[in-house]
Order: sequence, then structure tokens, then C-alpha cells
Amino acid sequence: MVCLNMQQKVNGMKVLAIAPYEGLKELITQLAKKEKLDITTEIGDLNQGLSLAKAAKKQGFDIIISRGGTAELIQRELSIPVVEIEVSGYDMLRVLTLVKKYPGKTAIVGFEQIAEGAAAVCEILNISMSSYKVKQEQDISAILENLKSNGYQNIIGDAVTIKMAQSAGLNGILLTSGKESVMKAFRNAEKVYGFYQKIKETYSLPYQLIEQSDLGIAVYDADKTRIYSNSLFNEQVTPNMQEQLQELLGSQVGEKHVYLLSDAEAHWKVLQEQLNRNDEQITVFKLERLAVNEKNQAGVLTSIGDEKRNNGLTFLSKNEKVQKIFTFIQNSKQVNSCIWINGEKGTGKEYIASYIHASNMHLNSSYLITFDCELMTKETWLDWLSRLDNGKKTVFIKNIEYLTIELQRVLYRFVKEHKEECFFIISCSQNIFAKIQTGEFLESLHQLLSDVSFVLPPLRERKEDIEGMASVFINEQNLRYGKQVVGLRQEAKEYLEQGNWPGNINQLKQTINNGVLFSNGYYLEIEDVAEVMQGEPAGVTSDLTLTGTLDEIEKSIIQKVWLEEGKNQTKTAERLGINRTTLWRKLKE
Ligand SMILES: Nc1ncnc2c1ncn2[C@@H]1O[C@H](COP(=O)(O)OP(=O)(O)OP(=O)(O)O)[C@@H](O)[C@H]1O
Repeated sequence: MVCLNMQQKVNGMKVLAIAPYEGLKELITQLAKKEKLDITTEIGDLNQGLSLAKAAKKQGFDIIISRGGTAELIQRELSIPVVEIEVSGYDMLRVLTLVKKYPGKTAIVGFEQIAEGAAAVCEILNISMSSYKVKQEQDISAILENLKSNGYQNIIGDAVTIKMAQSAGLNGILLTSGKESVMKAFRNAEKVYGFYQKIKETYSLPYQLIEQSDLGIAVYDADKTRIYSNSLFNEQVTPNMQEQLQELLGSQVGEKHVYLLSDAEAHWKVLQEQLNRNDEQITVFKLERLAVNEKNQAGVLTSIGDEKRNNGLTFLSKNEKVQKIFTFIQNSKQVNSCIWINGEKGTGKEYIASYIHASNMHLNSSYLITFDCELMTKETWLDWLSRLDNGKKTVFIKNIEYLTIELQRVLYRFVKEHKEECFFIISCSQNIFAKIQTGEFLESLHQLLSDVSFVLPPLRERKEDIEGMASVFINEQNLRYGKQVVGLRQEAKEYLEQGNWPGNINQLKQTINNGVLFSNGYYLEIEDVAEVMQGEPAGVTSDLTLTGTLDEIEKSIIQKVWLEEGKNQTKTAERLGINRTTLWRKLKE
């Protein structure tokens, strides 16, 4: 047996890795660099991944590394070897640990490998989570609808599943691949490459002749599955023509037949032959293109009407006030009223506005347009209002408190004239009643725009959401940068819960994002979240107690500094001008 050493492998092998999400690209690139492997990485899913693989094959790549449905599709359509990044127990474990903290009910939906693996891991860890096995892609949406009606909010799955979950208004959590799975795929790619090289040497000439033939060639097994097709077939034979070929399968066993078939693009002379391979009947089609029809150049119809349904927003909150707002939105789908959302900066007003837009499908508002009054000039405002079409739409007017009185009057007239076809949502982060009193805001405009109004509470009043939201942001960051963080360490969680969060969810998101970026472990430690706040730990509210004995006041000061320094004893001791032993003793007292 010939064993390839690393240098030989590196020199010979040309690999394209197709990652379905940004973070995996990042991880593959990092590991390939570390392993000194020459791997090109691109982002693509399903058909996009297939096009990348087709181009790679033409450019002389030897192997494709990909994941899940994309890997399967490329394997089925092209004759280039495909190595799959399999879902490992580690991947499963990481996502289950992360999702444990998500609010709402969670289920796992996936093909055999994912569903059974997840069920096994849940059983070992004694986690009660339902998992649903999908036999074919078409089954996914029915399963998701069923889960939704049974009160599930979060779906763990592969890229295709989570995309569909998001379209159904569920929260999709991607089963990401960790470094163990990527490394295993690298090793498998090397093995496949070694094997492939030997085969290639033997069959390269006949293979080339078939690949470069002027005929389209395809081979089907007894189960009517296409097991090979050459380049011309892949590039020129349309799905319609492929269906016609499929119908010929199984007929005329043991004979040669010639047919004339046509589709919108061309006429084809088709030769069908039956061959025997290892006691299995296989069918070979050879297609000769006879004439080319005029290509249908009909205009492309782009509907943005459906896009809003695909934004996958799921409103996650354990807070009673926020849940009430959520229930209100769910129940008021039939109301075409103006909604006024109050709340401090960063409390999620825009987030909820897009949620409302996405939930109000019955209104058929084809798109959501956002006007940010803080950023727009008078000219752009007037220009936009005059150019808005007559179609149904959701108009989100953000930061309305920044509108001048003159523009408020213009807006008043606009709303009066367009209330039928526009669904208005307003956000405001200042006390509008105070502004009405001082004459800075028109009371009539406020009345016109606030058929319904509610206040989103600041984060300091909904601290029960911190851990859940942190998990959501960690997940997003893992996807972006290929990190494998699974949650907050208890101490870090408590630290975040002590914060005052003047910047609300925005500030939390920034803290978590930076924490994940700089973290090297599976859990975010207190240092990870405290360090990024640079001595300004989310406005920690350990107010000094200036009542009590001198000892009690001293203890309060030490606690405050200790928290501000992210529980770092060295920094705390330095700041207080005492040594670490004294600090340790005082903290224990
Ligand atoms: N329930 C939620 N779950 C997850 N992320 C959320 C949620 N609510 C808000 N966010 C995120 O928090 C950030 C701030 O939200 P958003 O921009 O909607 O706040 P805002 O109140 O409109 O802020 P501003 O007044 O500054 O414009 C955004 O990145 C948003 O995606």
C-alpha cells in the first residue's frame, strides 16, 4: 500500500471547499492554513454550491469538500469526488448546550444522520428535546407547520431546514460544524485524493474522451437514479428533457432504441442502451443535439411580496410585558391601524416593527420602507414622500421625535391621504407628551399615528431575557466567525445581569459579539464580557451603600471596584492600593 506523506498530498491536491455559511468558510480557511493545505473556500448552498462545483471542475480542482444537502447534490450531479463534512457528536453537543438557554420550545429536524445522532446525544445527556426525521426535502415544511402549531419556536437543523423554518416564522438555529468535523473532512479528502489519483491514471484517457464527447451521456442504475453524466449533459440537458428520459427508463429491456425528443430549447436524437454491470441492468443514454430553438426571453418577474415572510423573525422574550405586546401583535393581525412604539434607544423598536410587518401578511403590503427621521434631510423627506407609489406598503417612521414642525405638518397630510394603502408604524425614544406640551410636537399628528401604542421596556427591566438573547447573539457570531461558543459561564451571566445597560439590547449585542470574537473557549467567561466593556461594565449598578458601619461601607467599595474590574483580583488590588492577599481576605469576609 502506498502511503502519501503530507508534502506529496499538499503539492498534488487541489480542493474547493463549499461552505453553506460565512463562519464555516472562516473556520476552513483557518484550519487549512494551519494544516498547510491549499484549499480554496467559497460560500454556497444547494444550486449555488452546485454552480461553484461545476466551475471548479472545469478549473481542474480534484476534490470538493461540502456539507449536507449541497454535498449530496454535487455528488449526484457531477463526477468530481465530494467529501462531506459530517455532523459529529461534538457538533451536536455544542448546539444542544447553546440552545438549552433559548426561551421557548425547541425541536431538531433533519435527515437520518442528524435526527438519529441528536436523539442519541439527548438520551445520553438526559435532555428532553423532540427530534424529527426527514426522509425527503418535501417533508420538511409539513413537519415545521405541525411543530409551529404545537407551540415550538426554535428549530435546530441544517441550512435547508433552518431556511424553511425561518420562512415559517420559526427561529432557525443552524447545526454548525466544529473543527473536529472539518479536520476529519480534510483527512478524508487526502485519502480520497490518493485513491482517486490511482483510478485517474488508469482511466484518464477513456474518461476524457467521454467527458469531452459531442454527445450528452448519462447512465442510470436499476433504481432509475442517475449515477453518471458528462459535462455536455450537465450543461445542456434541461430538467424537462431529463424528466422525459426518466420516463423512458425501465422500458425496452435488452435492446437499443432511438428516439426524437424535444423541449423548449432544442430537439435531441436520443440513443438508449441497456448494459449489464455486476448483474445489475444499467441504462445509458447518448444524446445528440439537433437544433436550437429561440430562447424564451420573457421578462423576469420579481416579487418582493414574499420576501417579508422570509425574514425569519421570532420574537423571543420571557418578560411578561414584552410577551403581552407579542400576544397583542399576534391577535391584531386584522387591524389596519397606526402603531406607535415607544422605548429607549436600542430596546428593539425596529426589530419589532419588522416583526409586525412580517406578521401582517393579510394586509398584502408588498414591502417595508423605513424612514429614519434622525438621519434624513428635509429634501430627502419631501422627495421620498412625493415618489412613493400607490401600492400597499408598510411605512416605518423611525425616531419621529426628530421631525421638524414643518415636516410634521407635511407628514400629517401624507398620512391622512394615504392611510388606506399604507400601514404606518412609528418609533420614538423620547417622552413625546413632554414635547407636545412644549409645542415641539403636534398633538394632532400624535393622535393620528397612535391608534395603538405600547412601550418596550428597557433591558434593565427585562433582565430575565439577557441569557436567552446572549445565546441568540452567540449563535449569530458563531455563524459569522466560525466560533464554537456554547453559552455564558454562570459568573459571566450574573455579571451581565448586574448591568444597567443604558444602550439596551444594542449594547448587550455589542458586548456579546466582542466577547465571542475574542474568546478562545466554549463558554464566555466573565473576563470576555467585562474586558470588552473597558472598565465600563454595562453601567454596573452596585450602588455604594453609604449607610452602615465603616466595615460595611468598605466592603461595598471593594465589591464595586471588584465588579468594575471584571472580578480580576490583580487589577482590583492595584486600584485599591492593597495587596492581593488582603483583597482576597476582605472579599471572603
Ligand atoms: N427580541 C430580540 N431578539 C433578538 N435580537 C433583538 C431583539 N430585539 C432587538 N434585537 C436586536 O437588538 C438591536 C437593537 O434593536 P433595534 O435596532 O430594533 O432597537 P431600536 O429600539 O429600534 O433602537 P434605536 O432607537 O437606537 O434605533 C438590533 O441589533 C436587534 O436586531
